[in-house]
Amino acid sequence: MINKFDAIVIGFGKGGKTLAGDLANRGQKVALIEKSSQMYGGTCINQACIPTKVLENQSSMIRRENISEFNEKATKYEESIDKKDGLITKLRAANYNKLNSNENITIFTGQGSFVSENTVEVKTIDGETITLEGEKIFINTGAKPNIPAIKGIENSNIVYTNETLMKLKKLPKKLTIIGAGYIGLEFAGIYASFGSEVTVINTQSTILPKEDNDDIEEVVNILKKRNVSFLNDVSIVEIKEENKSAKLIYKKNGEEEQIELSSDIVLVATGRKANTEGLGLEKANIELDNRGFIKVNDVLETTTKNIWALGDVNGGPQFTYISLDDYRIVINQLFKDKSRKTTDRKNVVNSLFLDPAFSRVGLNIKEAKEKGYNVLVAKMATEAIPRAKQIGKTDGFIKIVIDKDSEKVLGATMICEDSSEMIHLIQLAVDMELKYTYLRDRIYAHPTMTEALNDVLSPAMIKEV
Ligand SMILES: Cc1cc2nc3c(=O)[nH]c(=O)nc-3n(C[C@H](O)[C@H](O)[C@H](O)COP(=O)(O)OP(=O)(O)OC[C@H]3O[C@@H](n4cnc5c(N)ncnc54)[C@H](O)[C@@H]3O)c2cc1C
Ligand SMILES: NC(=O)c1ccc[n+]([C@@H]2O[C@H](COP(=O)([O-])OP(=O)(O)OC[C@H]3O[C@@H](n4cnc5c(N)ncnc54)[C@H](O)[C@@H]3O)[C@@H](O)[C@H]2O)c1
Repeated sequence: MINKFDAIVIGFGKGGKTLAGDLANRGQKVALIEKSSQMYGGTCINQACIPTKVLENQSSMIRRENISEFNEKATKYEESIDKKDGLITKLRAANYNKLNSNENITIFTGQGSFVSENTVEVKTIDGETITLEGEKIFINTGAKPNIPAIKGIENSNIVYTNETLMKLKKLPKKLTIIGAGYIGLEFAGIYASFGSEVTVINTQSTILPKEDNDDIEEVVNILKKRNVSFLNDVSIVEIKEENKSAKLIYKKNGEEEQIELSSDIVLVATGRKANTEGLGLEKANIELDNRGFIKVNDVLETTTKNIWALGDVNGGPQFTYISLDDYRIVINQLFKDKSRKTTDRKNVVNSLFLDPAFSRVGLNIKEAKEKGYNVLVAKMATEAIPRAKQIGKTDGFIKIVIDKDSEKVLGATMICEDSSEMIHLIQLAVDMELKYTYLRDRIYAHPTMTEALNDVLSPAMIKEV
């Protein structure tokens, strides 16, 4: 029997679940397919944003306790993993129940794959095969860790990804992290704060190569204070398991000498690739781009009519809020004025959740100069902010980039407590093309981190660069 639906959503990610709920509330019959009962709610809830931020918060509290015994830290780590698991179990159930209670939604738990341009087969976890027909099909299958071709990396007991590491209840004494991007740096901060000795292996000459030098230095300093070591400009030769621990063999700066680094385990954090395996895209004539992501146009249509791709799988920026915005674009195109496109996204905020977070919006100094602006920079150390002193979190700085000629705010970097919240105020200013004096002259509550905008934007703090 073929089950007919107005819409089929493959993948229970941010964009897909929000779209499924919205379509159902508009009276459409929706099939939502999720391959794992452990993944209702998607990657963000189960394996990514939420669990890492629970651990970031826990580890920061534990670091401040200045515990000297490793065993005590290891116990606290194990408790934190339990706490994280408790929360995501609740969120997963809440996500499932919310959509399952909608009479217009049927959730199928199993692997979805295309049979044709309008038909999808689900191999359920109970071993059944169910065939679904949909007028419209939305792919929201996310991404998975990209494992580089390094000798010894596959099928190893000592090599972990973000997914498997957060299941490990035993705190590693020594952790080697390959990759110095978002995952590598966030995990370095988390595990160093819990008490692991962390080394970040970076094949590039610096971490965060697109950022200004002072931003990079500050992030490195914050992590170095937690005894994180950085090995930049290395090429990895091999990973070996010896006596149940890891040995990473690398070369420095193209030199011939091979150096060995020992640790308990290795985390691989080298980007994420599209989750398209087993989707049968070829049966629906859906093409991939040259990076292996599903090819979409600026309104997220794939190369096949009536099939869309949302979230990480379409090769856009890999953030939960981008997947949510993909949902907005699809709804706008289907039911509203068709004005929304991926190309109209303005100044998207990013926050790297260290303690404190490193948050960015708009242009940094490097980018503003490359675009030909005469650049003014307003910069102030976090330790000068009363709120920061009061809570004892004084690392970092606030830096606002201004166009000298128009006095408009071009962007900001904030490395301080609450920066992941404050950055949205700057986002608004950049989006609205406000002059910096507008932010400077507002009345802000005291004592808050935001009130620093009164001071950082005062004449004494602004310099031409
Ligand atoms: C460690 C880590 C930390 C992160 N932290 C942040 C953060 O703090 N903030 C942020 O904004 N972003 C963060 N991200 C990125 C964010 O998690 C992703 O961008 C986001 O989850 C992508 O969501 P999505 O909508 O593309 O789909 P996903 O949430 O990835 O959902 C895809 C779903 O599809 C299912 N699926 C796959 N194939 C099939 C199939 N064939 N049939 C049925 N189901 C299938 C999967 O099981 C999964 O549940 C982080 C990522 C990682 C890895
Ligand atoms: N706070 C957040 O919003 C947050 C947190 C974590 C992850 N994320 C998202 O998840 C995505 C994936 O994170 P990520 O850290 O895996 O990717 P990334 O692209 O941020 O960083 C990848 C790192 O791996 C290195 N690398 C790539 N290929 C390599 C190879 N073959 N050998 C050695 N090193 C290699 C790169 O030089 C880089 O340092 C991020 O881009 C981001 O969009 C977001």
